[in-house]
Amino acid sequence: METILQTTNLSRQFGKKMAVNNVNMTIHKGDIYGFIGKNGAGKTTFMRLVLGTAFPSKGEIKLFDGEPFDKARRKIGSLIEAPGLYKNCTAYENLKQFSLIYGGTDAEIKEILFLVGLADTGNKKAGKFSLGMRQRLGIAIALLGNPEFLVLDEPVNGLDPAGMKEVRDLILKLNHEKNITILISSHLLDELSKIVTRYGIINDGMLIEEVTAAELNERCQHKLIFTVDDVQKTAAIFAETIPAEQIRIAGNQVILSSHLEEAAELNKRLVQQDVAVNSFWVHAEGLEQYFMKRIGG
Ligand SMILES: Nc1ncnc2c1ncn2[C@@H]1O[C@H](COP(=O)(O)OP(=O)(O)OP(=O)(O)O)[C@@H](O)[C@H]1O
Repeated sequence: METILQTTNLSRQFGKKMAVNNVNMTIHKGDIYGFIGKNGAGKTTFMRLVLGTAFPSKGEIKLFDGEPFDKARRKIGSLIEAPGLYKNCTAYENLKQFSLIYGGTDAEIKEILFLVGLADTGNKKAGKFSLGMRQRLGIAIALLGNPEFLVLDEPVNGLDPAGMKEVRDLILKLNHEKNITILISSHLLDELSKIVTRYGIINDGMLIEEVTAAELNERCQHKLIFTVDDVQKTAAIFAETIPAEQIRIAGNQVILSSHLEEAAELNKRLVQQDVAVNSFWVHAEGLEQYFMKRIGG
């Protein structure tokens, strides 16, 4: 599998502060990589290192399976914080201006405008755009030069639900239709979870976990918890109909990771066999909860 980005012990220090601390991150072609962390965790600094607008104190960055940096960086588009737009210019005029720096023919500009859903904004000036439209114009600028890898820093920050959906749909389209690999940072985990294929969780400069969306969903699965007087007997009763790997004992609780819909029936069986059930309930750990637990928040 082609590796788009691989960092080894990537670090950036400001005074005594390790803003990015020995980060080993791997992004494969086709990933929508969600970079999650609280404010100040080091996301922007990390992205700047990757883009070459900040320099590492230590460590290595490998792009596109080790292509030389000058060539590799031309294949990256980015939107870091709010896009610097020409407020008195239309979407087309903005792209025309930025194409002088990043390249892009007139035909390409028109295609990009269509792609980001700004083709019919006509004479409307960017200063009059909604925040969502401005973000999409920012992404449009990042798309000049046909990048294979997009780095987006908090692109949905401050957007209303409709604006978030517009940006989300655009990101999915770029990934699915244009095969663009995406690194996207956010502190809005629930929002990210709608599009992300892999996550990297950063806390205090350190990448504390890389996990696929499927693994994370598995970990955040709902559980059925019974608090009983005899956990061994309860587990044995459950084992008659439930695979052993889905039954776990923790203290005075027996925890099931499946058969949640049979809660009442299972309770009845326990009571019939003289187990005292103090309580049973379904516990659902949300992505936000998982994230907060991992970063000790
Ligand atoms: N140029 C700088 N000089 C000194 N400290 C800096 C500089 N840039 C970032 N930092 C510090 O490094 C840490 C990481 O900041 P960074 O902006 O990368 O975090 P972040 O996760 O992107 O947060 P946010 O979501 O608030 O942008 C913070 O403590 C920040 O104060």
